Amino acid sequence: MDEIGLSVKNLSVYYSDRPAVKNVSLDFAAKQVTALIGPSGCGKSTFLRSLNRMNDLIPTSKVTGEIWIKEDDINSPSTDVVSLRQKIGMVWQRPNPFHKSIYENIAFGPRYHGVKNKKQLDQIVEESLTRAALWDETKDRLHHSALTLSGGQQQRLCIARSIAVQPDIILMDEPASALDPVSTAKIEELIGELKQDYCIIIVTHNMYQAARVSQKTAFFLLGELVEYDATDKMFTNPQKAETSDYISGRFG
Ligand SMILES: Nc1ncnc2c1ncn2[C@@H]1O[C@H](COP(=O)(O)OP(=O)(O)OP(=O)(O)O)[C@@H](O)[C@H]1O
Repeated sequence: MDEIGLSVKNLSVYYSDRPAVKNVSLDFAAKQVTALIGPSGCGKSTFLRSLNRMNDLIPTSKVTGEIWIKEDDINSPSTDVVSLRQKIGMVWQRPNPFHKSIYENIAFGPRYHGVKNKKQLDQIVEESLTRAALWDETKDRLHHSALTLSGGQQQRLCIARSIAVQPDIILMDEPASALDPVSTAKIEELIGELKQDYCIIIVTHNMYQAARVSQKTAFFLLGELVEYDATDKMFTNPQKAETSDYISGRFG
């Protein structure tokens, strides 16, 4: 059995008592990429957001069940949400850099978490940008606004920003859907590199992308987890008719 990065038990999420995620249990492997797929409205983003308590920000939403990261239950009232989001980073569909310099986008998180030493911050900035395959493109313009970067570069900056605080897990909600094919290929390549160190959970509408980047795939339908398996098995020999229909493009 692979090492577990995150364990979800009987998770349900409601909006004003209407269930959007229904009693989902699954273990995410550490150092692997898991793709969450399914038709629009099946609850993928809701499920993903609940993994680092982003759903707390939606007043009508209610979450039940357990999400374990090592010995900690994320949904426990005693969980410190700020340090939780340090352990579980998030990359959104549209790049959302801070309106600050490239350097400050990366340094912000570590500084917030207590790193004050300039040399140490410089090192974190360089390492994070290098890991996100962005150092060469930015090393001569670190103090320029992050908004001067292209969309694809901004998305890699957002990935670098999440890496800078040393997370265990990175959640990605369709991270390449707003990008051109070249930038998408760079993001996919980067995901392939990052999985050596992180548990990555990615929502994608793109079946080819799921097949290219992930080792495991979870298929959701109407808020339920229909099938969860190794990606190559899921795409060549799915066990459920609904999965087969979705993957072959018969609906969704
Ligand atoms: N903030 C919200 N308030 C109320 N209902 C919501 C909210 N966000 C999502 N929903 C509902 O929850 C269900 C699941 O939505 P969710 O966005 O999680 O699905 P999804 O599979 O990610 O869809 P998509 O692929 O289109 O992004 C849908 O019926 C949606 O209308």
